[in-house]
Amino acid sequence: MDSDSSSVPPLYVSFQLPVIDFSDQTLKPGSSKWEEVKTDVRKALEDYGCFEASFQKVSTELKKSVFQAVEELFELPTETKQRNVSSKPFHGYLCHNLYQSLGIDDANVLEKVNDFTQQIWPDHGNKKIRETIHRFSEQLSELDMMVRRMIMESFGIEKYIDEHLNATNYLLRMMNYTAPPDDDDVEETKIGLRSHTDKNIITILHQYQVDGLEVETKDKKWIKVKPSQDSFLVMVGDSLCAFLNGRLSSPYHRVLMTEKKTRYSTGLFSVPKSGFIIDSPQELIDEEHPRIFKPFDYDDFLTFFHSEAGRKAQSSIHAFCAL
Ligand SMILES: O=C(O)CCC(=O)C(=O)O
Ligand SMILES: [Fe+2]
Repeated sequence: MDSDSSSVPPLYVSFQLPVIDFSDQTLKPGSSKWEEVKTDVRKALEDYGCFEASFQKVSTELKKSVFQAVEELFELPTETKQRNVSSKPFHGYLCHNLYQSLGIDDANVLEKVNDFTQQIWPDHGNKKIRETIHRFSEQLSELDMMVRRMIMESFGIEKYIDEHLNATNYLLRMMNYTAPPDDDDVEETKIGLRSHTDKNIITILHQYQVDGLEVETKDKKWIKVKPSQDSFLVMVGDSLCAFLNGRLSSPYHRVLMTEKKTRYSTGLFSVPKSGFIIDSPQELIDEEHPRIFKPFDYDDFLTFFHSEAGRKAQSSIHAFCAL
């Protein structure tokens, strides 16, 4: 990690997050490759709460088609995008300052993606975009499942894996960030998305061509994430942190629009199903690691997060359910 020798502490460090390859054909639970990758995942998440994943299963062509679809969607009139509504708060179309996003609940389920494309294009439903988004979400959800399986195995809590994998949905968010005003060099006007931690289990981000994502390290330095075109950023969310009794932390991250170009990104979020109680297993609680969080329902956590008290809290997961 580089450090600046001048008296003013550097705002950024020049650094590359760990890159972990998930493309090996022999990467199956129990194989030696699996054990090797699992060790790297655990280490990277302990150090940074995130890592870069190379995952060839999602082909370059598919990623290209996804971003063509994303571009096409954001070119639609605002009234059309506003038809993207969800029964869950903040899961539909959102728009503030430079940021806009569209959301699809259960994006790995074809009928659900169909509901979305029907909302947007009621007369034809756009088969091509529906299939592209569905295939992408379905393939990427495999990466989420592998990572979660590895994390739980590495903490010796494999008996909860199936229950956990069955208790989550996949939300796909497609994001568009408008280029900041030309003549302005004030950082505030370049903020695409303010510093936050994700509330869900695991997030898998992909930025297409235009950078901007930044992650904060434990010693409060910002890293500019510059993944290759082929890789994804895998990140711990607050719900996973709480489930693991704080053994892994969810990193703060933000989007800063330093390039004068429209930025597109996608995020696949594993989200606990309504009614599923997130509760740290006994195996992770002992004298050295007393219980930190009360068991909670994710929907209640989200409601709190969107309340005034939740928005004001330095860490909403701690404010909501720390003991
Ligand atoms: O656009 C990005 O790269 C980041 C998006 C993000 O952090 C979020 O949606 O929670
Ligand atoms: Fe985020």
